[in-house]
Amino acid sequence: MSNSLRIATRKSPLAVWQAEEVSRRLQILHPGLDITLVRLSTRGDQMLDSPLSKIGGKGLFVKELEQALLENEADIAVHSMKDVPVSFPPGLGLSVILERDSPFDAFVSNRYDSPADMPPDAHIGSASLRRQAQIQARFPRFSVSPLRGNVNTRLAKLDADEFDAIILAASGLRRLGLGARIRSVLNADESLPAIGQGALGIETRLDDARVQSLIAPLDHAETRCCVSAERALNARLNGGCQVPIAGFAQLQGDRIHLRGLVGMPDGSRICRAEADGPANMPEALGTAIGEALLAQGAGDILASLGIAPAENFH
Ligand SMILES: NCc1[nH]cc(CCC(=O)O)c1CC(=O)O
Repeated sequence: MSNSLRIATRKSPLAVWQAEEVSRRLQILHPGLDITLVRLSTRGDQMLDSPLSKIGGKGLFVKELEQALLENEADIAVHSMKDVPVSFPPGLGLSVILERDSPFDAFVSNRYDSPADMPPDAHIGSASLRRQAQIQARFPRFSVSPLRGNVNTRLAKLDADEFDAIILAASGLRRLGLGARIRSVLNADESLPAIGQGALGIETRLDDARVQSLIAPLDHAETRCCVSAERALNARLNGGCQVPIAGFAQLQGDRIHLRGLVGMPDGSRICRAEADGPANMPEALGTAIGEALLAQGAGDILASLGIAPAENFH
């Protein structure tokens, strides 16, 4: 056991690619390490027919992986940071955040180059309330229908002409070798990304010193700083991956710049806030942007969707 490492992952092709990427990087650092993948099915994978926003509950894509860590059936779990709730079961935590790939959303279509290129009554596929709110705010006459499933399933539905276009994470498409399907990358003004989008995280048992030292070199301080600010914003708003909240931080020298957004899924209301702060205090900035969004009425939007903002403790 002492020279082996078991990586828990979801079974989807993207999740497996991400776990294998962590495995590849660890194998370079530790050539003698015996690495195996433990492939698990999560509730979020099983309930593919229900809209994510209706299934409810946080951690839909991570709970089963955390269970495997707690039961010592795996040593680390690789997650898309976008899917990781802000808190962890006792004894577990996020030990490593890898360098981020593109955080942006991608516009994918067989007919059009960009949203602005489409007819006013175009039909978009997306299950993300965050993507839906932003595209509807810019193009109120588009219709948006839910689209779930793994990346290949979603592309197959586009190719079967169920939609004029779909919106997916650029990082996920590129990891699967599907970057050529991207017709345009939506910038932060067009579609502010999800908290943590494009970054991978590694969850562990915090008392496992052997594993901590094996994976520590994969941590990327700049990405950790940005994702910490974004996650603090999410914590203040009590959000999860199923709610229309966006957050995107960038480092500029010793400053961090954070943009946040909360919108009604139909695009009828959008709250935006942005500010910068010292890079060594990302959580304070995230909380402040959360407060600024609440001051603009983000709490009413979230309450109308059945989400209560977190208590303010300061
Ligand atoms: N909720 C599914 C999910 N979780 C993470 C990614 C993309 C990869 C990433 O954010 O690193 C995706 C697919 C998508 O949004 O198109």
